Amino acid sequence: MNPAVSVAGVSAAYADQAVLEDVSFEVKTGECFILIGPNGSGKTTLMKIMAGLLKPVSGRVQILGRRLKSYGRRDLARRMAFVPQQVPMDFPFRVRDMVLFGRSPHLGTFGLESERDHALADQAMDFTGVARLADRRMDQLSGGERQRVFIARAICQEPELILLDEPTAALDISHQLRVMDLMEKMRNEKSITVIMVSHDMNLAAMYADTLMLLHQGEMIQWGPPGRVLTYETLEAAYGCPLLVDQSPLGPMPRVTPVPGRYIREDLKTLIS
Ligand SMILES: Nc1ncnc2c1ncn2[C@@H]1O[C@H](COP(=O)(O)OP(=O)(O)OP(=O)(O)O)[C@@H](O)[C@H]1O
Repeated sequence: MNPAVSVAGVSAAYADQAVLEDVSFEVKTGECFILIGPNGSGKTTLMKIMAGLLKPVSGRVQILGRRLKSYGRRDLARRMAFVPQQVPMDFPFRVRDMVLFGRSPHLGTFGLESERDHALADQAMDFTGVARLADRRMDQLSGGERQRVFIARAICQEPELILLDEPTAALDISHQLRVMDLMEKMRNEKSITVIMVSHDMNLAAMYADTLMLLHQGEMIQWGPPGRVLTYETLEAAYGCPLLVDQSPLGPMPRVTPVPGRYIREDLKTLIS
């Protein structure tokens, strides 16, 4: 089976500042692939390249078996949805209409939504817990509510591949779990491939099939969570003390940041 995404030798720069250096990886169809890394390591840049919003300086990107370059906008939107990190604030639209926009790449010439389109929008709003906000205006929502509406819109798009840049950053813990469980369900039931960026290593450890760690524009480790979330790798990337042990929930790593007051600087050991 073709990989859902194949990135080969991608480098990127803003003006003359290099931000990604020869990055290569593949994402299998139906897997949950989570990108982690310190601030400024190039995660959003890589997501924008995969979403076709930014051109790499060099390298090749294939999406669902085709060169990314060969897709038209609408064509790509039928197969891939992208939820950006910063969702726009100033939309005067109502929540229901915003979610329905997810159907636009699938609509015919006159752009009329069918009953099925409305049913999909209702379902997506239910899934993300925004159904009660359906008639509210987007600019009257909280940050987390707005983020959930954008996730609902992406689900409503019925993509084969969904890219989410820090989808849980503004969400409370219950909605974080709900969004991650939903992505897992979409993957299990519909073989949808999920690629996301997260700063939450514990959520990533619990949900990812594959993790990729970026550091200063380079991939320094990738693979199952147990291979990437090791003390040595994380310390090299983040440069701060972290404890890594096993999650009480199962055979996946648990990462605990260690406040300075627990460290004896002279001995470089933990005070327990
Ligand atoms: N539009 C831009 N113009 C110039 N430099 C940019 C632009 N966007 C990002 N950068 C720079 O590129 C580098 C990578 O940024 P990017 O947003 O990809 O990082 P990130 O890993 O997603 O960070 P974060 O975890 O903070 O969201 C950073 O040094 C950033 O300052």
